[in-house]
Amino acid sequence: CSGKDSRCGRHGPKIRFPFHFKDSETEDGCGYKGFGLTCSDTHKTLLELPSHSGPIVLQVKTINYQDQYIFVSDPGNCLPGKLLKLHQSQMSTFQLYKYPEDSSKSIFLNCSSLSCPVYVVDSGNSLLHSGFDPILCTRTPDIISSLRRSEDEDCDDCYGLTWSKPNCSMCEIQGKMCKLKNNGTGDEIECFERQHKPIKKILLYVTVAIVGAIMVVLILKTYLRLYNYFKTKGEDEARIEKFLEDYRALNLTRFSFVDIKRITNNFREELGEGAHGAVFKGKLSNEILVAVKMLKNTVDDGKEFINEVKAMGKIHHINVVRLIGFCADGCYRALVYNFFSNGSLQNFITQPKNINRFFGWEMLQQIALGIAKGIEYLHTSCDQRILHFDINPHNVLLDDKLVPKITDFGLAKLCSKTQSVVLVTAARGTLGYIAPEVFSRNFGNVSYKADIYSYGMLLLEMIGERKSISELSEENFKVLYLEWVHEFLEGRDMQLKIGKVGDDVILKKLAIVGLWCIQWNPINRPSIKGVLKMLEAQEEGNLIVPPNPFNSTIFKNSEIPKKYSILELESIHE
Ligand SMILES: Nc1ncnc2c1ncn2[C@@H]1O[C@H](COP(=O)(O)OP(=O)(O)OP(=O)(O)O)[C@@H](O)[C@H]1O
Repeated sequence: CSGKDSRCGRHGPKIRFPFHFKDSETEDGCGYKGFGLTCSDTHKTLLELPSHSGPIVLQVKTINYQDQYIFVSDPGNCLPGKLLKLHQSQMSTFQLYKYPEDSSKSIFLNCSSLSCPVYVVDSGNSLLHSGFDPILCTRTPDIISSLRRSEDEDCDDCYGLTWSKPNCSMCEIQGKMCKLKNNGTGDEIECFERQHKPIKKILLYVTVAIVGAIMVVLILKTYLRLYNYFKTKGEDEARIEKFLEDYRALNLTRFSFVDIKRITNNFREELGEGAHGAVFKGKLSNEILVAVKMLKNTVDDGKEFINEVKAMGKIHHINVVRLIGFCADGCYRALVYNFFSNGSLQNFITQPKNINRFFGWEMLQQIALGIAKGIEYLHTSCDQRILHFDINPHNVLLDDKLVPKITDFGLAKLCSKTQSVVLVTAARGTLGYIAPEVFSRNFGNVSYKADIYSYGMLLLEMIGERKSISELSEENFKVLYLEWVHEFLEGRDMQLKIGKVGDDVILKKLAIVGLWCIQWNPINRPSIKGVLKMLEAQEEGNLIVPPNPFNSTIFKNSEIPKKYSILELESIHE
């Protein structure tokens, strides 16, 4: 009744209502008449059942409370005899447990040669082969269905007994305990909640508390993350809106995302993908083709977007890509430029071996001049100095007349024209084109000279790729690159494809300017005006070849040639 299960031994079956220990009282409703058990000295669970020829003692091996049967064995090793007695006297609350629809007959044989009856399943003529002599054995009346035998390995010779009263199946199915009804007529039973052991209860409470705490922490974390996400998203959008408000005068067209989808014909033609997003070809009208750069909305909290609009919104120069408009619609951000059919300068510098897109040194010089003019405009002609910080052949587009256009202002910085030193928190640019001081302040302060360095690398790359030395591997090419430029300028290497008269002059000029631009010390690099002056010079003979920047002894001893003293940095302070 306490709800606790008891047992005779550690491996004995659990004992609860309607079973009970025989010596304990049954009046309190904790047990049922006829279900009394005793424990033997060897911890066996014993059940004593009445019969005409005296009590039958059986050992209870298993009890199934839900289906109301037990499996029993005989401690005296004559279970068939006891089952037969039980069957014949029919005094007990327990009946033999039979297979309900088993048509095979089972019989007990009393054989004069055996002290214990034998229980056999009679299926046809199997009796003949079972080894019992019918003359010495007599059959007891048939038991139509076979007796149910335990399938448990430990209970090999156990047979089943069932009971129908009291019926506690429903309580057991519901996980409840069963007992006699308090004020009932005597046979009625009722279900009641099982009492959990205190330790189990404590464990349950602790588990519930831990799971609850983990859930609360997880919910809080998710909430905070979502809150921060939407807060920053909201702040980003607000910042962009505020920025666009301030820059309303830029006269740029604002497109909705639906417009952008229409313009790009649902992003049908992708021109390429850069670090900040993919670029798609689009059409504003039949005449105006555009390139639409969809910015990844995860990057930079919208800084890339603001940067480009801020830097490009006011720019109108033949050598700088024109920003036509933008889209800032929810989390979508896009920039809309004029489309240039020839793509980037990189396509012309590195080209497949079988396709010759070389358009001659004269044109290459024009392109170099155009890029320099674009940089000059950025550095000197706007209200604020615009430092591009990512000049490289990928970021120079060519229109149908091969006029170069500087593009990609995502890393650009605006600063006052009187400011020479720029605060740069992290290295920015494209590897190979980044000025040494942008990597390490040991090389000097970061200034507009960083763009000059990138421009110098672009120039050298332009002429370097035209070199016809096919046997150099790519790695060797990079290492021997500058050495080769110097050798070429000293007249020791003439392997360049020089077509027309005057080509060598252009080539040398480009090489000398390139070398000046990539001086490690920013002070030794020319300003963009100096670059233009050199490029526009008719003769390359007046230009002095700078010291090899990778030769440290030369570098240390080198002095800035007087001729380029105008190239010194104007001293500008933040
Ligand atoms: N206005 C344009 N007209 C034609 N093609 C363009 C235009 N703008 C960009 N493209 C092409 O789209 C591609 C991606 O350009 P994008 O400027 O995003 O990347 P990138 O310069 O190659 O790399 P990153 O942004 O990392 O510097 C490039 O191949 C470029 O040539």
